[in-house]
Amino acid sequence: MALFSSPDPHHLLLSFLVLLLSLLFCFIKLRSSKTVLNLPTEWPLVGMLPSVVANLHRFHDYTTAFLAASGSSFVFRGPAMHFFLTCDPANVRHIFVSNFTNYPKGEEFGAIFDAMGNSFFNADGESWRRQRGRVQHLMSSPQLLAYMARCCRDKLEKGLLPFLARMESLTPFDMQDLFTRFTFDMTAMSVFGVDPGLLTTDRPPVIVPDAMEAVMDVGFFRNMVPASCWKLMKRLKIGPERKLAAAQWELCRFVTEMMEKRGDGSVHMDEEQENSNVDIVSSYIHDPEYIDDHGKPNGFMYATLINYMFAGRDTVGTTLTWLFYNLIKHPHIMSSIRRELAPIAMHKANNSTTMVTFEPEEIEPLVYLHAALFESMRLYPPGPIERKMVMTDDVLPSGHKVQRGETILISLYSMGRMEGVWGKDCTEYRPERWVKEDGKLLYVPSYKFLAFNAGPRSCLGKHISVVQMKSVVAAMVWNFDFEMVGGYVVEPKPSVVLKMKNGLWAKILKRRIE
Ligand code: HEM
Repeated sequence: MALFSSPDPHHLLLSFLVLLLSLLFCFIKLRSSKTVLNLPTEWPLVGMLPSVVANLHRFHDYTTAFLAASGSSFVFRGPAMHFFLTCDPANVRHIFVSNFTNYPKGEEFGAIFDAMGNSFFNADGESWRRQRGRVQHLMSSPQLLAYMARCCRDKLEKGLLPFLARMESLTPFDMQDLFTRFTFDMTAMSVFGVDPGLLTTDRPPVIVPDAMEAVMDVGFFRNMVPASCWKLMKRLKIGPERKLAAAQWELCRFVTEMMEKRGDGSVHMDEEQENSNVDIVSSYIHDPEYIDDHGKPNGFMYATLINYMFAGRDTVGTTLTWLFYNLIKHPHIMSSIRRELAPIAMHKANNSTTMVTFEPEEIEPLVYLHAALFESMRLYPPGPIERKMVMTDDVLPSGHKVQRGETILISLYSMGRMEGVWGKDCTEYRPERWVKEDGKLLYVPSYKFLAFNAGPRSCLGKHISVVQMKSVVAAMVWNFDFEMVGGYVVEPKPSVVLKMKNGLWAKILKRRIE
């Protein structure tokens, strides 16, 4: 039988070549299909929308995967939608810094976040410039800064630490909920001079923070669907639009309540506060642009105060939650922070019953704590996406052409996870990358570390919030041990603010410091 006869060398060589070519073909096919898998499929009529919708639950990781596969920039085409998506620092520098005036937020941005009115978050051009000048002046007032620091300290010492002490070794609790309450009270105190009292042991319902979250969730939804679609839903008052309308009503009710509490003398002001009129609202209350003919706050005032609440609350609360997630997952980093705190803590009353807290001037120079904070914000920026509009046709440093009226989405979340930007270990939480050989903090340009925004629109609360967050983390890490509770997934929610979908459940123990 020919089949079992001795093989002809020509046949053998031919078979070997066929096998080799087949393997090569499979390898190439697998490689190319892996790349294609990471990119959204484009369908007739509906474009790439189905792929995005199918991956909406893991939107930030999904966009990171296809940005990595496409060299940091990508054109998204959907039905009546066209976005340029990028996380390339050279593009970011061009858009946010060098050609800032060609990339405003645009009218559609204002429509998407209509709950914020025409105040600084939504404004462009001259209106934004004027408002920013005013906020900048306010945020550099030593009285206001001292007052904001006092609000943080009060909430930490009289609210957060006693709350944690009472929770000790009891059932697990959600740290995200805790930080929501803490930052909400603290921000409302800075803005209105009123403590809404959400951080108490009876834990009242978080109605207003939930309304703020709804604004951000629906803002994300509006970004992801054709404008005509959400505008129709808004007119019909259905779906997420119904939820948003209720949230907007709740926010206005909250501002009215806070203003009434200020006005009716039910706010307890200490002597210093009364003499200096320092909270944020005090600097607007007599300005004709912000009050109506009867001296009552007008719509612009409402919008401005709501903007301040968003600026201070969501950002700080979200940052603290992800930072604790990273610290609990990396106990050696928590220990390194304690080692940095030890020489300061040594000089303080330190026994098992008193809580140790740290002064801002003690905390500011701490490099490792700072590095741990920024490293967490690199991987989990509280605002994971930015949106800009193109004023006139332009060519970006990546070589992509953008046209007037086009929308650009910038993924901060993805930028923190690009090998080309942060190296092969880009997905690892490693504060050491921020510390130079001489022990000083590494300077990273804001177009590469965009968490506080870059260029003329950069965050005006960066310095104060960094000091506040460092003080809170120092006190919590020094006084307590934390343990994460298993059995659920920690992942970001698809929203404009990077909150955790299922919260951060942990147990807590008072640290025994010998
Ligand atoms: C973790 C803390 C914070 C982070 C990560 C952060 C981040 C940002 C970002 C990304 C923007 C740009 C938003 C945009 O234009 O789309 C911004 C703007 C701003 N932030 Fe912050 N922020 C933080 C805390 C604060 C605090 C505590 C305040 C003060 C109450 C504040 C005040 C502002 C203001 C007034 C702007 C508007 C700047 C402008 O449009 O010109 N921020 N911030």
